[in-house]
Amino acid sequence: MASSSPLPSPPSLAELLARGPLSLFLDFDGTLVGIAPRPGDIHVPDTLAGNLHALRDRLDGRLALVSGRALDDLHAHLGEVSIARAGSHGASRFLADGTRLGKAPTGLPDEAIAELRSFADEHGLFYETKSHGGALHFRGDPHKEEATLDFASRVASRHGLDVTSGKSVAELVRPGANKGAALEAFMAIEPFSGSMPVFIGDDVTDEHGMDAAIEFSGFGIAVGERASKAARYHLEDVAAVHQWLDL
Ligand SMILES: O=P(O)(O)OC[C@H]1O[C@H](O[C@H]2O[C@H](CO)[C@@H](O)[C@H](O)[C@H]2O)[C@H](O)[C@@H](O)[C@@H]1O
Repeated sequence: MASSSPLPSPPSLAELLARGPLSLFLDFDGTLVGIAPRPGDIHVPDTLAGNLHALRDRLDGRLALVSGRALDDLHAHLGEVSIARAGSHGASRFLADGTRLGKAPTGLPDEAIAELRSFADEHGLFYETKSHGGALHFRGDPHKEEATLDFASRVASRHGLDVTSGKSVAELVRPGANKGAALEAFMAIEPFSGSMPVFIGDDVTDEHGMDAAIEFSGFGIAVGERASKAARYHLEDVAAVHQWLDL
């Protein structure tokens, strides 16, 4: 099958590990698990958490999950993990042992949540309640993309928030919540510091993580059909990611 990207495949993980200490930062939806019609519909293989713990050990702890999902949601799907992780687009960060890294993020103002909910009701969209954000999903009605992004921008500017747009979703977050900031926070501490970071992701929100990896002399690997500006390499789909990671 022809590749959907002009980017080459990455060197094998074994080859990269032979060059020196390596950290892996992994996105979740679209990278470790396939995209589903709704956030709650994803299929998470029973073996995924165990295999990620084995990967953590292979990397001497230098593995972090960096998701747009809130961490309680991630745990509900994956189970509790003893792996460094950042949820809510990188805003809420924990070390593998469960210690919080940095400050706890705050949720959205009630008024902004009410506005998002009422837009979703009015337009028949799915509103995802999140601990540190709020997401309007238009996967069920792609024609609503422009109106949704426009509405999200207006609510964001009224309340001093940022909009992150991903795959069929517009989400409001507190300013500064992005995956690049999470990678920087992990790279400042053991066991990540001094290693070469590799960020793997499929969505536009992962570009921040890849840009940050480049700042630390690492690189990004884009997954799937979306054209990435920041990535150096490409993997075709979730199955190819699992194969590359030996999951
Ligand atoms: O950064 P990620 O871990 O990839 O999370 C990004 C968003 O993932 C979820 O939404 C996406 O996946 C859903 C399930 O496949 C899909 O229905 C939706 O269209 C996608 O946008 C999650 O619901 C969001 O909260 C995350 O921000």
